[in-house]
Amino acid sequence: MAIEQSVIVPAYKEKLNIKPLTTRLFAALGNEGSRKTELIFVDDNSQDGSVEEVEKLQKQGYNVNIIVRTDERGLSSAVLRGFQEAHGELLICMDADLQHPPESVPILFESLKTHPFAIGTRYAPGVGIDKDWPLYRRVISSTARMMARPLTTASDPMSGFFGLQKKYLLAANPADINSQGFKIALELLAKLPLPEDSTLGEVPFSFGVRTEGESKLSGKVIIQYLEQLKELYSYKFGLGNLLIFVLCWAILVLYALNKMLGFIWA
Ligand SMILES: Nc1nc2c(ncn2[C@@H]2O[C@H](COP(=O)(O)OP(=O)(O)O[C@H]3O[C@H](CO)[C@@H](O)[C@H](O)[C@@H]3O)[C@@H](O)[C@H]2O)c(=O)[nH]1
Ligand SMILES: [Mg+2]
Repeated sequence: MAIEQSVIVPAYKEKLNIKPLTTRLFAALGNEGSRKTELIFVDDNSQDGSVEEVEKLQKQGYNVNIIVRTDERGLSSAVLRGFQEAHGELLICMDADLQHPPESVPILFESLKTHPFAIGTRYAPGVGIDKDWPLYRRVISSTARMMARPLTTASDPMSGFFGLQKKYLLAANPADINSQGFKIALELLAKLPLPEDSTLGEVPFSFGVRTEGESKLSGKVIIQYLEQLKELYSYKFGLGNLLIFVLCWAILVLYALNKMLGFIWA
C-alpha cells in the first residue's frame, strides 16, 4: 500500500522516547492506518543511541526512519526537513517526548482530510492546560497567544502539534519560510497560500508531562518569539501597520496584566 500520511518528529537526545512513541503511534493507527503511514524522526546528531533504537524498531516491522543532520540544529528547520523528505500527502508534526499524545494522531489525520491545515489545541472546553501553572506563566502564555491573534484564528498558535496537506507547502515560496523561527506552525499558518475560504481544523488534546529526557527550549524563546512576531507582522501587514500593532498590543498587554495582577489600578 502506498504511503499516504507521514508523521514527522523533531528529536534531539530523545532515545528513551523513540520506542514508546513508535509503538503507541502505530497501535493507535491500527492495521489499516499503519500500512499507509510512515514515521520519520529528524535527529540533530544526538549520538545517544537514537539511531540504533530506530533500527531495532525497523527490524520489528515498523515503518520508521531517522534522518540524522550533522550540519544544522534547530526545531523548525528539522520539521521542514522532515516535511521535505516525507512521502505522504498528509503531514503531521509532533514532539518526541509524548507531550503530544500519539493516540490523537489519527484524529488529526482525519481532520486533514477536510482541512488544509489542522492544529492540536490545548485551549478547548474540557482540556485546560494551565490551571496548575503559576500566575506568571499564565500571563506570559495568554499574552503570547494574544499577540499572535492578528496572524491566525488558531486557538493555540503556540502548539507544536499540527498537520497540513503537503500541496500547500509545495505551493509556498521556500524563501518566504523562516526556518529559524521559533514557532513553525504559526510561521506556516501565516505564510502558506491556504485557500481564503478554508477553515482551520482544531483538535483538542491534553498536553502531557515529559517523563524521559529534558526540554530543549530555554528562556531565550521569549526573545525569539518576539523576533518572529515582528517579522510576521511585517510580512503580513507592512512596516507602518507593524508600529500600530505594536502600540495596540502594548496597551492590550498592559490591560491584561492589570486584569490579572491588578498592579496599576484595582
Ligand atoms: N532535531 C531537533 N529537535 C529538537 C531541537 N530542539 C528541540 N527538539 C525537539 O523538539 C521537540 C520539542 O522540544 P521540547 O524541548 O520538548 O520543547 P517543549 O519545551 O516541550 O515545547 C513544546 O511545547 C511547546 C508548547 O508549550 C510548543 O510550543 C513547542 O513547539 C514544543 O512543541 C522534542 O521532540 C525535541 O527533542 C533541535 O534543535 N533539533
Ligand atoms: Mg516537550
